[in-house]
Amino acid sequence: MNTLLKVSNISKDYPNFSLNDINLEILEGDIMGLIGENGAGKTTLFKLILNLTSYKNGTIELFGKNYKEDEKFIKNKIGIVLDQCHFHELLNPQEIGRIFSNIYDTWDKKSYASYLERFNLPIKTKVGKFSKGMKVKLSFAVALSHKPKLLLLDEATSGLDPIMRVDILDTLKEYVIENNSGVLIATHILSDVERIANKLSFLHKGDLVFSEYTSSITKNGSIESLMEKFIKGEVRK
Ligand SMILES: Nc1ncnc2c1ncn2[C@@H]1O[C@H](COP(=O)(O)OP(=O)(O)OP(=O)(O)O)[C@@H](O)[C@H]1O
Repeated sequence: MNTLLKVSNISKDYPNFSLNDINLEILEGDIMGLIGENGAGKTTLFKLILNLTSYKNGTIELFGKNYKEDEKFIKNKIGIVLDQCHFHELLNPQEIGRIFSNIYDTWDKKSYASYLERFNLPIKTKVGKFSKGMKVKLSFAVALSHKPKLLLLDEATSGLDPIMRVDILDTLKEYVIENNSGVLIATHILSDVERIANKLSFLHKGDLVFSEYTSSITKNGSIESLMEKFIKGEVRK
């Protein structure tokens, strides 16, 4: 199994917050849940992985390369879904598909059409008329249709009803199996992690208190109870 993402000893300082010595690894086939309280540093970690902010020390490698070596190669292989929809409100899914087919060499027109159908998204309705859930589904349809090797999802399913969430999570799981890809999903919804993740990373006040296979965590109780123990200081990393 190839390594898709390797974060080694990364630290980042903001004036009132530090991310300290982060190490994590995502292999082909891995779905890693990233959990942590508000302000724990999840989005900061995503920004580092996406090369959107600088860091103090350490290294970040995606698909065996770093951004200095080949940023275009890396970005082509990443799919991103954030908690907000960034498509122009006046565009419809058909027009958005056309735009992305010009951006990504790997754009798969058939996959895009089938995701739009699966998610019941009308191809000629402007995004401005979509509900929040429809916008999230469209973001997933776009992110998956350029066949990324690694998907980065920051609070992407928050605000969705349970049925829509399950539909999207199951789509993701299928995608990972079919494409031998990987996912990093930051979320506050533990049941999402339990449903699809095989690895779990827990950030607490800028420290990565654990990053392990869920099977080794759930052996000793639920994820929630383990988090509580870390927060109370009953368990140390
Ligand atoms: N550009 C910035 N300048 C200064 N401080 C920042 C900046 N961006 C984030 N921070 C700080 O870094 C800390 C971590 O923020 P971050 O957004 O990474 O947390 P998070 O885990 O994603 O939180 P949430 O679950 O609420 O989205 C916060 O204290 C925040 O104020």
